[in-house]
Amino acid sequence: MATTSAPAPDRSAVRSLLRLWPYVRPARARLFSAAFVAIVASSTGLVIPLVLKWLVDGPVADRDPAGVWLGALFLLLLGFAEALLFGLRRWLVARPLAHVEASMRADLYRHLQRLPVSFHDRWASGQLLSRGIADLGLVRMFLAFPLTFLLVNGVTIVIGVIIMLLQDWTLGLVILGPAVPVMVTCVVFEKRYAEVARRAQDQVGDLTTVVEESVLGIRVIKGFGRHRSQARAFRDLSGKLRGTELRKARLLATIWGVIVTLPEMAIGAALVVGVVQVADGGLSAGTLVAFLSTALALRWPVESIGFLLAMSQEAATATERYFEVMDEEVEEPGAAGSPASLPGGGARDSASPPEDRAPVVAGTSASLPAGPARDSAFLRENPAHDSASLSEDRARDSASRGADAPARAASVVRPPAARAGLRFHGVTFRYPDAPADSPPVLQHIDLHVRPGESMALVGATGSGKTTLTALIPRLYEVTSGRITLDGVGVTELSRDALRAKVAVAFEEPTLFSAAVGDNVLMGADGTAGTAELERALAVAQADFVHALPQGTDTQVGEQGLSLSGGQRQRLALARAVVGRPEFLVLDDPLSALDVHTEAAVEAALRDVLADTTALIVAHRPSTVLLADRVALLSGGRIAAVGTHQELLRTNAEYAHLMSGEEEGAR
Ligand SMILES: Nc1ncnc2c1ncn2[C@@H]1O[C@H](COP(=O)(O)OP(=O)(O)OP(=O)(O)O)[C@@H](O)[C@H]1O
Repeated sequence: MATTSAPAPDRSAVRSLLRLWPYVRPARARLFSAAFVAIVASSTGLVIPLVLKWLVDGPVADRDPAGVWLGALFLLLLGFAEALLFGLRRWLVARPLAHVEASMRADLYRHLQRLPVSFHDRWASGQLLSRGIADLGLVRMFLAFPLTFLLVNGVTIVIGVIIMLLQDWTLGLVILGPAVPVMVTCVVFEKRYAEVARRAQDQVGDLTTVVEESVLGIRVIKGFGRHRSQARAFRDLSGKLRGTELRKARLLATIWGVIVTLPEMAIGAALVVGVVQVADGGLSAGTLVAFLSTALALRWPVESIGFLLAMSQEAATATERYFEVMDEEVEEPGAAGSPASLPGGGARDSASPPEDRAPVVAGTSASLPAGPARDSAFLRENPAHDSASLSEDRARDSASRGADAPARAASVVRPPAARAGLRFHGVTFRYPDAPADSPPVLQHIDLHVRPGESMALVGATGSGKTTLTALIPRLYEVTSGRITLDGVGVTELSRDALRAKVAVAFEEPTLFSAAVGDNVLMGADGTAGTAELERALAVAQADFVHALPQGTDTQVGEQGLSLSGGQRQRLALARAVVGRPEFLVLDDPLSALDVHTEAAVEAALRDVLADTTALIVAHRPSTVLLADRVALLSGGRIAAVGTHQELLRTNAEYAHLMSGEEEGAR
């Protein structure tokens, strides 16, 4: 997880900020115009002391009321022009900067969708959220204020100092006296502030993670009465963040103190020296007024440097944090093989970019050539299971369990020889973040699921079943070996083609904040409609959807929390089968269902499975019996393959696993 301990790369703030250029480029014309307008506005302010000098030495000294009125009018116009120009600057930058922030956020989101699952395993979601929201807000603020005003104030200070030196160079030198100590303080401050700003922003990420976990896990927290410990964890982290923010405030106070005090002392000294010079007759009163007015006009540009530097530093850290994610390598798209060129591959939605697709974990699926065999398989589905047909199903199931599985396998219409099914060739896998000396989760897996065959994958908890299924849609890359679909390596297929061929349903079903129907149709191409939706809902026995307030248009809440676990599982299953996938990977998809619903789903699934090559992770004999054969995963290897009955007879571990389940081992 990326947490507060994330190492900050040793990069200067300027170099970090320069990385924003590609995003700022389109807005450069407006930004430069805005900076120019601000410099003109600021310089207009510097003309005011010169008008004052003319007023004091001219009309005021000559007691000329008309001249005084003219001077006052001049001053008013200058003030008005200055305000107008600053307003224009704001108008110039507001829209393009909002666009910069939006496009950076869109890029981040797109990138996150394309990053491999192993990245998401490593990174806390709160860290990603804080980078996408708080950090990008800081970047926008930097582009709106410090970027322009560091330049504008710098130019204003230079022009002001030149004006003061031209008025009276000795007084000018007095004013310039604190410049060196102020600059040294700024350099020291920048370094220290960078460290603290980074720490604070990382801590915001950690805090976001805790809040997010608390909201998502509210049932567990309440169920186990963990609200106190959770509140303590939150308090500790927010206490840490508060400490860091206070340290930032102390640093800011120090630099602010130096930046304000030294120039003020210099102005005081210049006032004393100036008054003495006026008394000696070496300087006109108007020049002294103009000089002091210029010095006072420069107070804000000088004083603001402290917080402008602080904001810039925070923006540099935010940019660093943003690019830490953006620099992570995305999944390569796979071979360029077009979906259409693949055996049986659907050309689903191939024009749209992969990131616009449903996330693969949602169970994407395929548009298969709608051949007559496939259609008839789906037409055989019985969408309405009343209680009578349910008991019939169950009676048929119990009769068919075990003994007639091979017969059922034989009755499956064998697909053409060109299809070679799903094959693991000597596959070894170790999680990317696993310690180097730990044994691989999977070792030398050789497994063949024949075309049209359903194979159950059975193994003890933690034996690697989920891991093995995740390798097929390339959620993780195999460490060595090869996986082929109909003879074509999964790495040789483009990701689009792969995801068009394989549909996945996981044990923990994720639903998105959308209508129920949309959640299911995510698994199909854009052309799937009500008929496909109804068929998939029937297969998954998800008819409860029609009883929801708005039927398939009912919105399900965040992660589908308003539905029961079994209902969510059935929707995830419907999503997996809605696109009539060629290869179906089901990770214990019926675990949350009651026996009646499970039996009904199994009966309906059989029709789908008869025509699909499927790998089904199973813990219960009832799920195993959906399959033609069973593979036993043990110690990271395939220990045995056979029918349920064969393995029950010949493999003690398998017999133990199956009997243990009935005792509710899971
Ligand atoms: N993202 C990950 N990073 C590192 N190790 C992991 C990761 N996910 C799982 N593991 C480890 O891999 C092993 C296999 O896990 P996996 O989830 O595949 O088992 P499983 O057989 O599906 O278990 P279950 O039946 O409980 O679902 C476990 O030891 C687990 O700790």
